[in-house]
Amino acid sequence: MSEIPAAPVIVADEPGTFPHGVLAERHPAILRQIAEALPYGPGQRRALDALLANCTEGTITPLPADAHDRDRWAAWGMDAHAGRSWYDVPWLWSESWFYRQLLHAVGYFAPGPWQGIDPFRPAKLAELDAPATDEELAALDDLEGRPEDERARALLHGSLWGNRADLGFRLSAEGAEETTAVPALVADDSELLWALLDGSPAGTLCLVADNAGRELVPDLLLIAHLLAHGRVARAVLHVKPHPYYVSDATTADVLDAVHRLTGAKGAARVYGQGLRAALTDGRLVLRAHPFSCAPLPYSDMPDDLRADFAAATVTVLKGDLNYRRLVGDRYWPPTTSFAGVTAYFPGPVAALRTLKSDVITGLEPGTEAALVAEEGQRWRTGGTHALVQVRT
Ligand SMILES: O=P(O)(O)OC[C@H]1O[C@](O)(CO)[C@@H](O)[C@@H]1O
Repeated sequence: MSEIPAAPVIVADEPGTFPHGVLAERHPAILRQIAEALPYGPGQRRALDALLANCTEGTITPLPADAHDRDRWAAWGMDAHAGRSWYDVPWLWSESWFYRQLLHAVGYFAPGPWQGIDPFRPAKLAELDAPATDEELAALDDLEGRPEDERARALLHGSLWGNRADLGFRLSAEGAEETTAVPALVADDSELLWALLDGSPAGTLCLVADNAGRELVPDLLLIAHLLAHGRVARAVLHVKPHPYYVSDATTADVLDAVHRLTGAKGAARVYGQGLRAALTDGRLVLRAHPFSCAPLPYSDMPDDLRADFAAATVTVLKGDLNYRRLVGDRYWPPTTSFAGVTAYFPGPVAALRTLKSDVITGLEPGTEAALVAEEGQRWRTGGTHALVQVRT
């Protein structure tokens, strides 16, 4: 049992707070965006309008008895939250509920022509096809010829900062400015991570992906490099079983990203070919566990997922949402021990995250003071700072 006193769970009930803004402004913006992006029919549009009213002014209404995942959601707290405002249940829970309801509205789960059609796919593909992605891939050619560890570090950096590129975040973070007075990395345990990934012996890397497109591409490049240089023998890439948090990566997004790489020129193409080969021969394995879309912290993970992580040399969790789920979506004092709050995790664990929500642990007292002096509380949510935290 952890000896750290529990901190308050984040709830979005206070106007003016970041979580409240996500429910009151970002979710409606996402609904408008997908209604514009795809030619949904009248029934789907009515369902999206009903969701807009329900998520801003209504209450949690349990899934119908015949919903394929009703039992799962019941186990995840749905019946306990029934009848309550979206603003009064844990924020982590109401955000996940939003994506479950959105997919229902567009017919994602129902047998029929729209089954399995990702409402966020147009935005994901636009990002993958953007000139900025070409520039990032071309930069790989400049890395060729550099020492292996220098390349590895550059790819880790790309994977870390790729987390800024999530499409939901960009809906409300335009114009976020970098500051120079405090370091961009608020915690950096990357040497501990490299010690775990030194290839002696070469074990298994679990990487819990976050966003598709310009985050997933550098994640895949990092995996390809670690496999190609014997730093790991095998990689397990956890993706989402269905579209989630706008741009979260699914299996289809992995295939699109690998296709993008194999269709590129120069070094990018070689990375793509390596990834294809690794998928084909089983050195790179995909998982799409239902718990990856659960509205709960990882401390509640089921036994099969626990066993997967326990077998890894290290599990790397990407992104802000995974961080919230790893440490618990709570208002922790920022100097709370990261090792303490992740003590339950069944093996070495690393978080690679840009800061896009209030949750933070593991800061040195001086770091927190410098951040607050420079920016007030803006550093927590602006996406301009990042961290690499490791518990061995
Ligand atoms: O893509 P990421 O890094 O997981 O970030 C998703 C983020 O979106 C938000 O939930 C807001 O919708 C963040 O606070 C959050 O954690």
